[in-house]
Amino acid sequence: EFMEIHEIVIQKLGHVPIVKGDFHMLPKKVQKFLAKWVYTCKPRALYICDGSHAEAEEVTHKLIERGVLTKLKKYENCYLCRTDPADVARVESKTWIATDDKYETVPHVRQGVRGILGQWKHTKELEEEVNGDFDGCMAGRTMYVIPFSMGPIGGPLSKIGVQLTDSNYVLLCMRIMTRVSADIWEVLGDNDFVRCVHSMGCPRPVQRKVVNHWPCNPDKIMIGHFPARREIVSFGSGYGGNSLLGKKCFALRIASVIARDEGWLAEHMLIMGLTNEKTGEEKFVCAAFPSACGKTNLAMIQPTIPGYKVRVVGDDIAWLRFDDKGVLRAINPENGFFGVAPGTNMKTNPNAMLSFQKNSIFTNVAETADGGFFWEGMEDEIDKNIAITNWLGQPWKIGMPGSAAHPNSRFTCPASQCPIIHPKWEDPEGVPVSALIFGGRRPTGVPLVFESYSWQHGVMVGACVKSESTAAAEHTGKKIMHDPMAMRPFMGYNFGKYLQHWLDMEKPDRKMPKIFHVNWFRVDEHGKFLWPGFGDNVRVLDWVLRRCAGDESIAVKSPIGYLPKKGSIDLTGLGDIKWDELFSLPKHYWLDDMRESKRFLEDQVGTDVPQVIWDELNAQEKRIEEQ
Ligand SMILES: C=CCn1c(=O)c2[nH]c(Cc3ccc(NC(C)=O)cc3)nc2n(CCCC)c1=O
Repeated sequence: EFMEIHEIVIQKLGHVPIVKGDFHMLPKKVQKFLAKWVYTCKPRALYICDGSHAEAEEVTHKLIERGVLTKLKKYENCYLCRTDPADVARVESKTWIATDDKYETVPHVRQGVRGILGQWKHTKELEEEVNGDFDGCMAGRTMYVIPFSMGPIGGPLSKIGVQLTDSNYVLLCMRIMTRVSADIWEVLGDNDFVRCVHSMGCPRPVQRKVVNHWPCNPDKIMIGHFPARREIVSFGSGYGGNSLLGKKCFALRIASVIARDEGWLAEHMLIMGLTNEKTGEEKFVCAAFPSACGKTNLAMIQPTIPGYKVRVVGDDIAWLRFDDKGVLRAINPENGFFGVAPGTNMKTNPNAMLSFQKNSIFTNVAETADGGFFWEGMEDEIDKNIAITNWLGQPWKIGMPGSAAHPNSRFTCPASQCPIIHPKWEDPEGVPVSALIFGGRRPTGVPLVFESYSWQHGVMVGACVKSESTAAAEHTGKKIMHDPMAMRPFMGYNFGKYLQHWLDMEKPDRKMPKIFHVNWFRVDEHGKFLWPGFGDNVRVLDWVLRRCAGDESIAVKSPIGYLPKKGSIDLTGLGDIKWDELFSLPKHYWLDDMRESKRFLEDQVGTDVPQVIWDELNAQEKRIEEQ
């Protein structure tokens, strides 16, 4: 009688030893998924993970033996990993979204303009590339099968994924960054799951010389998404953002498509709780920032004014959904922090430092002779004369040229270890959100904080987020780059339709959160920062929350939104704050800014820009002109 393809393959699987777990205990859909990819990738063995401590110990031991991990003996259960220097960051140019209809994925970009809001390939085209790449790619290697949950296992807002990978480094990081457990199989049952397939792209016998015991295939890196069938395929890179598929690929790109279809939001946002210790009242805010704005630092700040307690729910991704009472609730779908190490120290983020003193993995940081980690910004926290080995494995000392740690080096640590992790950080229902905050690194023209006049005005503010960054390509130093909604590298579908989805979230019976914009980075004419930032940012969050509580006396109207009334932000204890300079709105700066934003949207989103956004832009431009 006719046998299902996977039945045939399973029979053939007989020659593929299953070194751990029971294939036939897996849900049928998982068996089919597995059979197809075993058939394609041709691994030497199958290892069905259970996320247990024992499993981590076994895999860690193997990686130490193989020289992939080095134990950092100064801490408990911490390891250093050096990658191949050719495999150190996400590769946006090799990141693709495949749909049949191009404009489901990318907007109608102006003729001759290079689209920067996502890269599209036709489904068939990417499928052909994938089949070519993955054919036999795991020869001589073990395929790990990782069942994981984004969000607390079984939670109503959580989603399940299954990742196949030939990298046991990825397995170790996935069990920190997501919830990996054999319980997933029964929770999943016969439901759908996000299919994640990852390979380092180095079948044995290896063709390309392996550097640092880090197999990879830099020339053939491809990170592909098939949103319609909730599938992610990643080839050639072992590096975090490309290989821990639960993070950017699943929890942002694919999840934003699921959220579009199911009526919620998957955003590049931190989630933090602020408790007013006088009233005991706690409110939560979500904030979206481009890179280099200190998002993780803000998520875990130590308040500098008495009377506030800050606790973190998440530092990178938020899944937001209105509940049946019309309250917006957020969960952190992740289980750990995967933060930029350089710049993190006991001054800028003591709570992060205290999160990775054990059970953590450090990638491309430097190592001290006494078995500790080191990176730029930690100079005052180690013995100045200690011998250091840099991320390339070379001897290094403070003061020497070059960087000790790679600028994109990372700590990977369990969120549960953060001293100020919120007690409800794993509440399946999520936490109630009072305010959404966008921000960017804006050295000139943009005030410390402003509040949008309405939800749709706030969506326009989010769409116009820009931030100063060392322009990757040119070596002309810093440029102000667009990063709309701080989601530019993580869009799952047509940005214009995504803006429309945000606008559609507003409904009469819902308590819509207020939308704010902050800028910690304004400088004076000498280039000196006008705002102390860091823990003092709690003063701005305090103003935000008083606005959310309906305090009308602390805001004044301006062409770009409500500004704090002079003196309405608690500056106690701060030296001289040049308020007028910090909050000035140079007319010509803002006229240029608005025109530049309109031009950006015309070029990059074109006819897909919702009319309401044009209305908000034009109304704001008019307000600026008339002021
Ligand atoms: C919650 C903190 C957010 N935040 C900030 O608010 C912040 N502000 C600044 C600029 C700045 C730097 C130094 C001082 N002060 C002194 C004493 O050096 C003040 C402001 N840098 C900041 N950084 C670090 C750069 C981003 C990775 C930062 O993360």
